[in-house]
Amino acid sequence: MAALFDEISQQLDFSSCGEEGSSSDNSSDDCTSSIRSPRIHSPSSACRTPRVQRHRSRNSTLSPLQCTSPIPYASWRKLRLCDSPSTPKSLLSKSSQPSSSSKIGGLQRTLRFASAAPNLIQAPFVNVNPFTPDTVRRNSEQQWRNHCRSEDNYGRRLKHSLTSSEEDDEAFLPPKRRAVQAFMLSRYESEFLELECIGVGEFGAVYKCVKRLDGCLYAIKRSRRPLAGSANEQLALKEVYAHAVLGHHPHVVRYYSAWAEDDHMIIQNEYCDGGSLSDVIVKKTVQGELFSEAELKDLLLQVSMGLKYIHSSGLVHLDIKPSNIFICQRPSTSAAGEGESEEEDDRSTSAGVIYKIGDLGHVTSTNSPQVEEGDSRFLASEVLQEDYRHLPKADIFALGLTILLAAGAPPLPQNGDEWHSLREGQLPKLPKELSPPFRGLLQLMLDPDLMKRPSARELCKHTVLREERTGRVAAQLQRELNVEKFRTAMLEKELQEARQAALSPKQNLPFWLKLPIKMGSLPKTGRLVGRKTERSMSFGCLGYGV
Ligand SMILES: Nc1ncnc2c1ncn2[C@@H]1O[C@H](COP(=O)(O)OP(=O)(O)OP(=O)(O)O)[C@@H](O)[C@H]1O
Ligand SMILES: [Mg+2]
Repeated sequence: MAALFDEISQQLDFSSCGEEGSSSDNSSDDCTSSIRSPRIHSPSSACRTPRVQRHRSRNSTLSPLQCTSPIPYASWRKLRLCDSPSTPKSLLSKSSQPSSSSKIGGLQRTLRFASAAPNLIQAPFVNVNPFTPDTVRRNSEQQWRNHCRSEDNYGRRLKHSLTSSEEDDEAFLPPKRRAVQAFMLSRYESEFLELECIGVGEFGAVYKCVKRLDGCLYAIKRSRRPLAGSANEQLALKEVYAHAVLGHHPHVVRYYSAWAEDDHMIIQNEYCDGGSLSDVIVKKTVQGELFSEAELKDLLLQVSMGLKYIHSSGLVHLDIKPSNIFICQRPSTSAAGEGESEEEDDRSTSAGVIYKIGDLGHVTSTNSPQVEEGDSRFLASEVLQEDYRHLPKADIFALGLTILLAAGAPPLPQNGDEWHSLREGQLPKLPKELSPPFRGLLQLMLDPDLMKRPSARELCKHTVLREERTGRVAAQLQRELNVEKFRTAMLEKELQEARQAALSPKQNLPFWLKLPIKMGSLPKTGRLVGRKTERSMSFGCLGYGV
């Protein structure tokens, strides 16, 4: 079987851009690429300090002997020991625990077999999504059990129906034929046309693809290294579980599908045409531009809406940062039609920009958290101290720092004195001062006392953020009102003219002959009421300028 998978993996080599490169997006969260080397710091205080830049290290959990990936030992060691912001302590410690790797082995089989040619004779695997609400799970578990029983019987019957000669044929077929079969079964290649690589993260490379069937664009995330025998598999599943449970929300990147192929996890997500917030921050920095305060408030409000949704589903993100917030330039269908409350009404977003939370690889449930620390630069100190009682407030903390970066704050420290002072409530200096109420709100989001930090729900209702939106909505309504007033005035004028014509002595002439010349171009059958709506209008001609 191992030989078969080796062969398949050769056939399905996704050798396109970027996969061998190191992560490119972490550094941009601080709008710089020069902060990769860690500053190991021994704190004088009792408080813990991140030992290295801790972000995810989805790839670094196996001993070289266990590792089944083709990465040579030397490179593997580099991966494991690299001082990137992506070396979470929990993964490192897990790597030394044999028990966890045996668990992974079980899961690994699940994915590998599920990804190979579907084999009816094998027992059907159904993953249990740990984020599924209890009630839904209880109902579906019973259904799965019934279903498994019937599939088991079917498998047995099918096996019996195979003649011995068929089985012999299978055994003596050259391995090449299997590889060709597997190649033809590549769902990625048969269903999608890869256009370009749009990002490389710690976990995976992301490709912009067109789905051959529907012609729509998607972002396809593929784990960079094989999942087999690594803790990456659990993390990959975590991301899929979270997406599947979260469903649709205008401010969460939409998920379409996921599957394993060639021992790599592939996730099909909504394509966000504006890239990540991190990209925009870098671009603005290069151009010497800054987000306006109104734009910052809009960003905070939108991401808070996404977080409110995630938190209300009993989950926490735990890796909020600019490179995990994606932008849609156009009003997406999901944003236009799915607003459930006034909070989700996106018609009034500034310049039509919609922010969406993505990269759910660190999501965990609030009730029984299994914390995989995110990027240390955005890590709340209580999470570092393994106090997981109020995890949503860690997301709020990371969001506060994200907004400060968008406001032009210098790169965030990975550890050390600066790291601690940020967590003691000392905000960094900004190139342009914010208004006191807004600055006060950001200060609260970073409060060392997590109980003082506002919840996502509170942020969504906060007057400092709402007044901006309320102002925009009021302006929009005023514009619409002006248009309606203009229409009414035109109709009244026409009505008056029609009445006058009716009272004039030439009553036996058709009324349209009595109309002034400017109206003569109308069709003879033209209706009086409502016909004005077909005309082009010049706003402001009656003093209703907008
Ligand atoms: N849906 C999407 N639309 C557009 N671009 C995307 C999308 N998803 C990811 N990207 C691009 O790919 C990059 C990496 O994606 P993502 O954060 O999901 O991967 P990752 O490997 O989990 O990253 P990391 O672990 O470094 O945060 C993003 O920063 C972004 O530039
Ligand atoms: Mg990411």
